[in-house]
Amino acid sequence: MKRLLIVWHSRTGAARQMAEAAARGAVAAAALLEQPDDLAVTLRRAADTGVDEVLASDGLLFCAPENLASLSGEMKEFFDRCYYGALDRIAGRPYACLVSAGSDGAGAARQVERICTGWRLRAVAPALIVNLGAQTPAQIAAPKRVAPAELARCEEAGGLLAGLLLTAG
Ligand SMILES: Cc1cc2nc3c(=O)[nH]c(=O)nc-3n(C[C@H](O)[C@H](O)[C@H](O)COP(=O)(O)O)c2cc1C
Repeated sequence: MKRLLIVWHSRTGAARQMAEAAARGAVAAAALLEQPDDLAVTLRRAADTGVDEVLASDGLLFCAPENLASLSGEMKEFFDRCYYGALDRIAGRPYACLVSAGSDGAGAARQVERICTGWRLRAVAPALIVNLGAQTPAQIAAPKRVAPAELARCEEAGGLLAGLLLTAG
């Protein structure tokens, strides 16, 4: 049994939809590979995720918004809480990163990449950034709806991770 842990934070819904899409994609990939029972996908909010779950995973997907040019606070707090407990214990595991953003997202993606480099995780693809076009205070505060085409890309990211886990032996 391979375990894919999807850690997410979302304030207005975009990253949550993206994380759920990634989970769907992972489950679909396992079905396509005719190994539906060989993959356990766990979707866990960052605030509820502990280092034990990180250690127990075979692959990881991180999904969160960019806030003030960096990772959202809740997601960063997850990394702060788990970083040293997992250091040197998860090297080589595959990961993917999804970022929801108003108009940029690069700062948050870079931050996740640096943290995962420290953990010596292996990126399965470049970070996927979904821009929602929110820039005014009202747009920022509004509930978000991620377009189907963007959700399909998130599903692909989850599917890629699942495929790698299930074919890695
Ligand atoms: C306090 C705050 C700061 C933000 N800063 C940025 C930013 O630096 N760059 C950016 O592209 N979007 C920024 N945004 C926009 C969010 O990333 C965007 O609304 C995203 O869709 C939120 O994701 P969520 O719906 O998963 O919470 C900011 C939003 C908030 C609330």
